[in-house]
Amino acid sequence: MKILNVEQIRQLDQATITYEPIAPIQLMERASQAFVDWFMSRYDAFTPVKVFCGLGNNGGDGLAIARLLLQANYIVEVFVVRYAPRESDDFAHNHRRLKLLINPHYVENPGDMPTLRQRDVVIDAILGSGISRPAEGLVKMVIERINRAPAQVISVDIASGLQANQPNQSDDVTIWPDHTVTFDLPKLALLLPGNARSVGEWHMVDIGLNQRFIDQAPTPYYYTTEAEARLLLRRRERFSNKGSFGHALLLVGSYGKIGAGVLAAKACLRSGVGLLTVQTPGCGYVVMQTAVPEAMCRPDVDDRLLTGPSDVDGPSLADYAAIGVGPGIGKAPETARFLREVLTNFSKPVVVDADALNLLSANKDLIGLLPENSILTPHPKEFERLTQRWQNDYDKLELLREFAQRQQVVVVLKGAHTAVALPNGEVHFNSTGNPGMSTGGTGDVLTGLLTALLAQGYDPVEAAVLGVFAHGMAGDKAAQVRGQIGLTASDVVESLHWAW
Ligand SMILES: NC(=O)C1=CN([C@@H]2O[C@H](COP(=O)(O)OP(=O)(O)OC[C@H]3O[C@@H](n4cnc5c(N)ncnc54)[C@H](OP(=O)(O)O)[C@@H]3O)[C@@H](O)[C@H]2O)[C@@H](O)CC1
Ligand SMILES: [K+]
Repeated sequence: MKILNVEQIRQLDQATITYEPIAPIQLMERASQAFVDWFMSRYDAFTPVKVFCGLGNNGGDGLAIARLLLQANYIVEVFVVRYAPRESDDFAHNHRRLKLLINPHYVENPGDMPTLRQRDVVIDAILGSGISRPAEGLVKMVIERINRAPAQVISVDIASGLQANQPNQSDDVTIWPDHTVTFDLPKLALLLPGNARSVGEWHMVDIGLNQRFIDQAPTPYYYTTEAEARLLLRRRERFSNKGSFGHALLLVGSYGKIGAGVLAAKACLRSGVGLLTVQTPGCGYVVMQTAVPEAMCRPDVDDRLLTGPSDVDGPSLADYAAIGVGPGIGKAPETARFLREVLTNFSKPVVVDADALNLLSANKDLIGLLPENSILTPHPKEFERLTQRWQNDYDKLELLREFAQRQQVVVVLKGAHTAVALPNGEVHFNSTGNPGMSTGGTGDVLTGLLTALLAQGYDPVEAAVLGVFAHGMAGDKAAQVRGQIGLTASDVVESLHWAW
């Protein structure tokens, strides 16, 4: 699904109005009804609802929402924040209609603010995607008062004060909602970690905007939906054998970190690989053979580190279908030498994670050896070591796109809404996963999983988008059983499920 910027959303609005055709006021009605349907599925009619409206179209939505809730017998009070003499036409229209039902309150100075209690639910329709400057004066005061109150807050379309696709200044005030209910398409701001407090949990409601316009609109930003991920998933042919799904090699572990290798190996096997060989330091041999009997194991001649040679024969490096390197390997110079050898002798895409990324950062010339379309899976700190510090999330996104394009690699920047940057400059944000997955080992699981997809012949771009989605989905499934707090990386492996 595409993520469009504010200007494109405005044009999309216009395209819908022109080509459907539909009157602007009816489009507002449709958006408000979609919000109300979402609201009524979660809150009953005994909920005291307080709707705060600005004077633009977001405020117009708020007035229409208030009317629709009143008609559904909800207890609703409306507060119009009169910060300017102007109001939009659709605001004025809905203002007139609402006044046939109730008299709104007008907030013109701090004394007009009501007391907000814990059981109140505030609907924030003060400012929407049309903001052109930071909230100040009366609007700022209202936002701060709402944020300080114990009431639940739900933002219409986007939290008031939050910019939809550009950075806010650190001292800008925005609503801190519990939920954001956004219309039709996700906005970039909703996906960025720095905005967590200004977004809350977000939800998308369909208001039927013009699909032809969306299809043609250029954008580097996408959001991976379940339907899209499903299209990438391949079925297994009936007449197939283990040779059809590739032989993968995982280079993992060091003394004290063999578990990372075990997790990667298990995830690789649970993700459809035909054959798996795991190379670990000598000390990992018995562990691996015991914990993962399905995998073959090549013990390194070094007992504690990965250095390359093994006294167990196996195919030469170049003959593996895919290689994944990094989980638990440490940063020893011997391991760096081995990594150099791997990158020099293997021409197919590799999956590079964890300490292998740190070795790339410490030996930047290794970056140039990465086979084209390799998949790098840094968390933000690892990505910063690979590149540089950034000022804000937008800056980080630009660095990410630039790195993926320049090096012609896929970069999976891990976090809430993991961002998958492609060699063509696109960024695909993931829609699955939960905070329970911020626990040791889940990254190792992703490495094994992605290596399995590459070994099966998936295109690296598709492997990354699909793999990140499936990994998050497994985390979500595990959280349903265990709850987020008790979730472990092993639970994620056991919850991997490739039929949806
Ligand atoms: N597109 C869609 O799909 C649909 C969109 N819909 C809805 O429309 C919303 C966008 O509406 P919008 O463009 O009227 O913007 P919105 O944010 O309500 O008001 C901005 C107004 O406030 C002003 N202003 C700006 N910054 C300010 C500040 N800091 N402090 C104070 N004032 C400030 C600015 O005027 P200015 O002073 O700049 O002339 C402008 O008049 C969108 O979020 C969604 O809810 C649905 O109804 C239908 C489908
Ligand atoms: K809002």
